Amino acid sequence: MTLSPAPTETTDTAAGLDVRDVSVVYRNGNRALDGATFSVPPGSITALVGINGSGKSTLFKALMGFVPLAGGTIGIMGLPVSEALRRNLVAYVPQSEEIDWSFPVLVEDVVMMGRYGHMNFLRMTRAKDRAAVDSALERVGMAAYRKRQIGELSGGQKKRVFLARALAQEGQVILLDEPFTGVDVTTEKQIIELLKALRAEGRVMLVSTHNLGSVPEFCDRAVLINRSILAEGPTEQTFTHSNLQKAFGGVLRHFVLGGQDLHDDDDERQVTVLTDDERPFVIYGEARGDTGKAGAPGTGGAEGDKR
Ligand SMILES: Nc1ncnc2c1ncn2[C@@H]1O[C@H](COP(=O)(O)OP(=O)(O)OP(=O)(O)O)[C@@H](O)[C@H]1O
Repeated sequence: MTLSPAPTETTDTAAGLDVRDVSVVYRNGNRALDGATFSVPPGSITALVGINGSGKSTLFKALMGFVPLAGGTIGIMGLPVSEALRRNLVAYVPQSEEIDWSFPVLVEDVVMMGRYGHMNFLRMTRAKDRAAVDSALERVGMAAYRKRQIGELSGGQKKRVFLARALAQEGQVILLDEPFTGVDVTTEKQIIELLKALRAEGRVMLVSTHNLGSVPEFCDRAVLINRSILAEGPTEQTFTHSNLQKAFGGVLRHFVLGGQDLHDDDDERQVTVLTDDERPFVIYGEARGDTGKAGAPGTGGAEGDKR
């Protein structure tokens, strides 16, 4: 694991996350991030949205100090990445595919891993660590499963255990890489409620998701990415039809209902459904033929079924 080089880091205190002009180039020469700039204030949830390969995971890796920056600066709660990591400020909930589920480990041990940064090098658990694990498992509703092997759980239960690990860590910045993939609607709602509670506690959350329909429901802000940042800011200003078209191009499934398909009368308004294969984003009330203009704030009202 390579840490971000110190000279490119910043001590800006203005934002929870402050990413400025960040570029990441992999060893094979692939420039996965190119001059990415955005900020995320404390007490907010920001969606990170983009097509496969647009650099979302790379951005998380940069925030976790796993890849060096080819340029730019990252500030986390006003600290350079290395210092924020040393202080255990950043918790990461990885994509399921990144985890070896055959590794024999109990649920409670996974959550205890969140406490490692608070322990000394002998990793002696104290009452405080056990209490943090108990409370985190309770909070995600997984206390009854604590003695189960992690590999025996369902996809949604595994996600909740990794969320519990982030809670036990007491991270102030929580990075969630596609937390809704493979989870049912009930678990999705539980996760969203938990994220809202964490927001109320003043934490900073960055959530990568292909679940477009849920973004306006719980994210205050959105960052649309395709190697560089296409749009960033409050959801109602950034999560618009034209910006989504920009971010996804022809990749996004796009349905427009209007005319006799939707109305019995001569109502001109249309319903536009944009989907990246997970829960769709629904835009009401765009006039016919007006697809290029920023849409009304999405309601996320369509209860799209899980895959
Ligand atoms: N270790 C690596 N070495 C070289 N290139 C890589 C490496 N990891 C990722 N890439 C490339 O960098 C680009 C961004 O990948 P990244 O995994 O960040 O995308 P993503 O937005 O997270 O995609 P997804 O939605 O599929 O998870 C892609 O072109 C990918 O092929």
